[in-house]
Amino acid sequence: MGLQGIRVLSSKLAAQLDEELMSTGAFSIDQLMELAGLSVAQAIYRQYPPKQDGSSKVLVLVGPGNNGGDGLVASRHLKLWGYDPVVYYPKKSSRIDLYSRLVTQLKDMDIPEIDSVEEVKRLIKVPTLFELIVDSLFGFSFKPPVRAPFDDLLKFLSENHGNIAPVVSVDIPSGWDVDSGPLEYDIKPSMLISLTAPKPCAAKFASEGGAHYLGGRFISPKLAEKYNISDITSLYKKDNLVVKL
Ligand SMILES: NC(=O)C1=CN([C@@H]2O[C@H](COP(=O)(O)OP(=O)(O)OC[C@H]3O[C@@H](n4cnc5c(N)ncnc54)[C@H](O)[C@@H]3O)[C@@H](O)[C@H]2O)[C@H](O)CC1
Ligand SMILES: [K+]
Repeated sequence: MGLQGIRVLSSKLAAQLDEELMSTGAFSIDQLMELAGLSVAQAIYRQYPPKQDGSSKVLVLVGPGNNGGDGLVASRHLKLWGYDPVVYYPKKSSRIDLYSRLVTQLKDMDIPEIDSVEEVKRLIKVPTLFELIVDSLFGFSFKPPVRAPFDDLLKFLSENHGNIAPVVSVDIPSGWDVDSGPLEYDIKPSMLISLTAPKPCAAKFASEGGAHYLGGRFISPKLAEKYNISDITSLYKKDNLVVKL
């Protein structure tokens, strides 16, 4: 399997490209995050369509940075498309304005929040309660080792793999090194949605045969050329919001 020749973006270049999109590219973070989160929801809809009776419960694990923001945006779209999302967001970001608006939007849609990691773990263990677990804990700025309160949760997910709902990772399987792959905790996601371009660790995921999608497709051909990922912009034309790799 592998990535079939698709170019990847290292953690360093991914952060640089993100900065460039918002400076010379003139995008706002809200715009990028909305497109990223929308594509995450779209990929989930393709891979795991909701039951028609609205009973598809999805647990969304939200981290402290923009990867978490993608999860908040995706939750809103999933709810509109017939899922029943529940959010765990233990460390609210200091980027108060954007994140407090996203949280208000979720409250307005009656999307509940779970308060404690103990409750999250108890609910994850209830057989067939959740259909999916969305991992939007860490993205390309993760620097190991994992710190509290996320260490406990990632350890739990790793140890219970196989007995819990499938995990869908946003951009990076949380706990993995962005460039080299699994470290102390391996949450073994069933699905990965790479944003903008796959990061080097995605090759390890793809080699194990999970469902791999590319979303968050917002870079111009010029920028793609500059970052040596022009093959990605030709992939954009294969499908609209997300493409299965
Ligand atoms: N251009 C794009 O592709 C876009 C992608 N988006 C998403 O944003 C993330 C990257 O977001 P960023 O805020 O830079 O970082 P993270 O979410 O990865 O996490 C930073 C956050 O986590 C804390 N942290 C880091 N390491 C640890 C650790 N070992 N233990 C505990 N906490 C840790 C850190 O302090 C920060 O608070 C990208 O992957 C995409 O998902 C954008 O939405 C749109 C543009
Ligand atoms: K993640």
